[in-house]
Amino acid sequence: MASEAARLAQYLIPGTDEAFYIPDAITPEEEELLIRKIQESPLPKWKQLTNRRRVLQIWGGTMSAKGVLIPEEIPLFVRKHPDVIGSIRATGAFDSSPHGQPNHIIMNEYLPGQGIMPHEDGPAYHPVVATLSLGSHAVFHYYRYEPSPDSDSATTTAPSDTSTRGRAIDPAPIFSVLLEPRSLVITRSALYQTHLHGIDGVHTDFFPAPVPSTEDRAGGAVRIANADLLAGEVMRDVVKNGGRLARGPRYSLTCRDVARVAALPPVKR
Ligand SMILES: O=C(O)CCC(=O)C(=O)O
Ligand SMILES: [Fe+2]
Repeated sequence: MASEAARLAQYLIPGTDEAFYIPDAITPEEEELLIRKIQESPLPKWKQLTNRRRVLQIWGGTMSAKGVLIPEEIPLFVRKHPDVIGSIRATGAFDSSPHGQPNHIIMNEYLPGQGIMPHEDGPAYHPVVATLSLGSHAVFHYYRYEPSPDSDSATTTAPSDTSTRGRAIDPAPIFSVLLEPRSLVITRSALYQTHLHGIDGVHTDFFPAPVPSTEDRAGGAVRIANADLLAGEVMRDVVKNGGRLARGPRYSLTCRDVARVAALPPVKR
């Protein structure tokens, strides 16, 4: 059997050592089925974060205040057809995680114009995360903290209620990844533990022409680190030659392994 490293190596995002991009991880039919199942989920399954329109579902259980998972079954439609958990396990990325595969999924819904602020995911999870994108592309930015917490006023500061604890963040991403629908992005270790990630809340993503003009940069155009790993012709072209991509509704499945799982009480008969 090929080693974990060998299996994943072909998907390494150039310029990084712990980020991998796997295009077409599921088929368009599987994508359609997953989106339908998500949309059909009964209302009590949906949660809304305070002050945000973005809504989400949590599969696999809830986390206690101490970071222990109170487990619940992950819905069958992500375990059987398609077997998202199995596909992630097959990448080898979770080989050294406590359960060898994800046991917890956050499903986020983003309408065009919605994003997620730069954040860290916190210590309760084993430091590997796999995110499956459905329905639309998004541009995922990875950020680093400023070396000194009180340096330079040109930095952005995250709100103190996030895991960033108000530390200053370098506003220029260290790299950005275009997430195509049906793709998996996997990040591990230092990138996961000491960096932040986020998605801008925009309706359209802009990509610079090969030699980015000052105007491109001022307009928020970004360079994409996984350009050579993209599967879609339109996406490849826009990233290579410059252009724009309008966002549609996107569903993302952020899959992780929670190390500590509470034992369930025995079922009463
Ligand atoms: O939706 C995404 O792709 C990212 C979500 C995320 O970072 C999170 O839920 O922690
Ligand atoms: Fe996150």
